[in-house]
Amino acid sequence: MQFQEPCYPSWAGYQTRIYSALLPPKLFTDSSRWESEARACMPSRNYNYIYGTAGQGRTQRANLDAFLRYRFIPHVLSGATVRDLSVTLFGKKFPSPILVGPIGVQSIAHRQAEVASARAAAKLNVPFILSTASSTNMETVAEAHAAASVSVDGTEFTKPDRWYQLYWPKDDKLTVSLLRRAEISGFSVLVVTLDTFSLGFRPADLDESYLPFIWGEGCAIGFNDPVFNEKCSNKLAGPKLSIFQKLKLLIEKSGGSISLFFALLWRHKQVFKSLAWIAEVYSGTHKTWEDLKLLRDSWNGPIVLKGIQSVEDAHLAIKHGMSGIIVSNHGGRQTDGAIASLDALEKITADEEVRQSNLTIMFDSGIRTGSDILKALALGANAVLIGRPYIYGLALGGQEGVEHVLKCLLADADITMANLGRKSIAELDRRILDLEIVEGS
Ligand SMILES: Cc1cc2nc3c(=O)[nH]c(=O)nc-3n(C[C@H](O)[C@H](O)[C@H](O)COP(=O)(O)O)c2cc1C
Repeated sequence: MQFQEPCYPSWAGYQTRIYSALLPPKLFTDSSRWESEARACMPSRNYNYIYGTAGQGRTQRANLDAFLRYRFIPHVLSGATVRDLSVTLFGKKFPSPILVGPIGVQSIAHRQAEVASARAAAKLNVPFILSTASSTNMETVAEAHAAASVSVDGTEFTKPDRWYQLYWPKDDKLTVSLLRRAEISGFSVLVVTLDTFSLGFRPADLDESYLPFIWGEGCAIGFNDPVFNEKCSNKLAGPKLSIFQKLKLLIEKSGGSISLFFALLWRHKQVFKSLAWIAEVYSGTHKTWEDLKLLRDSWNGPIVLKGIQSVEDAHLAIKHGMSGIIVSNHGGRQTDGAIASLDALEKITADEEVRQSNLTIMFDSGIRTGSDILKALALGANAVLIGRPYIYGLALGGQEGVEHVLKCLLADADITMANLGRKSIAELDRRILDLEIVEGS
């Protein structure tokens, strides 16, 4: 049997390489296996934090089920031997339509955390979005990303791009400080997450009383911020407690466990600093549309709002001069009972005012396969963010694991395009979807 690799970048070539190795790959190629394997390889509370959802997981299930309601209508004899999966976002051309989504606290999946996933993204020239809740300092990730080797060549493509995702602090000075650092570190697009001012009610974490941030995990960007550190040292931030109040709090927190009491006592400085950081970025203080002015005044590049789920909010994003939106419900981690993100996408992209605008529309929440990527693009997304699957890859194999997941998703998407008879992303539209399929089919 002879395998032929079509012209580069051929994402389908990953399938060819796996078959021609004549040995099973180190990691599975089925995304549901990534989840189960990752579960087996990490402490249960870490896995629960990643897999977990708000409430009873209804929105998370709706996210996944929504993809089943759309089915493709393949076309034949269209000569789709070579496919072009490239997209252009904010004037830059990328070889594929995916982004590595912002996911915090990656140290609970792998010790190399964001450095590993940033390198993997750079290698495949997939834009990398760094979370404010990163376990690794922003400047370290930027350095690793900039120095990573790139395996996708092609002069038409931009250099690997990194974007910064903001959890919007209460304090404006701190916000400006984070944006300044991101700009200096070469992050080109600002993604502002708007659905997490109040952390969702997440039983899997609550039942273990586990929030990684309390232990300083996912606080690296804050702990290295000069404005935040000054606030802490001036005791302007965080709980203002006397030594007795602190001891009382530690006794309460340790719930009668002597070992936990001493663990808390040992790390109490960090715990109180963590609480101060939590009070800034998951403050329960919800901003308004008018507050976007601060971000517009403090950021030179495109601004993208993440967490948009309604046509009305898409209109407001346009009105407030935003460059893009990410239709996302945070993977069902915030509002249980909310509509599936794919259904929100369908409504937003069908709207006439949105269609007439220059708004760049990206999508996440529920992408698990190559065909999921194509369905979201056919419904009008310009690109999609990969979430949990790459974190499972990270847990299983560090940078190599993330690369494997991204390559599998892209090979699957490329091959599915071929079998649908489509040669470029521009040829994906609602006509390749059977929109008549109804619930329960
Ligand atoms: C463990 C975990 C941490 C996350 N952290 C962040 C974050 O720091 N910032 C953010 O905007 N979204 C965060 N998200 C949401 C993702 O960016 C994305 O919206 C979500 O994972 C998409 O759902 P899916 O993974 O089911 O596809 C997180 C998601 C998970 C699973």
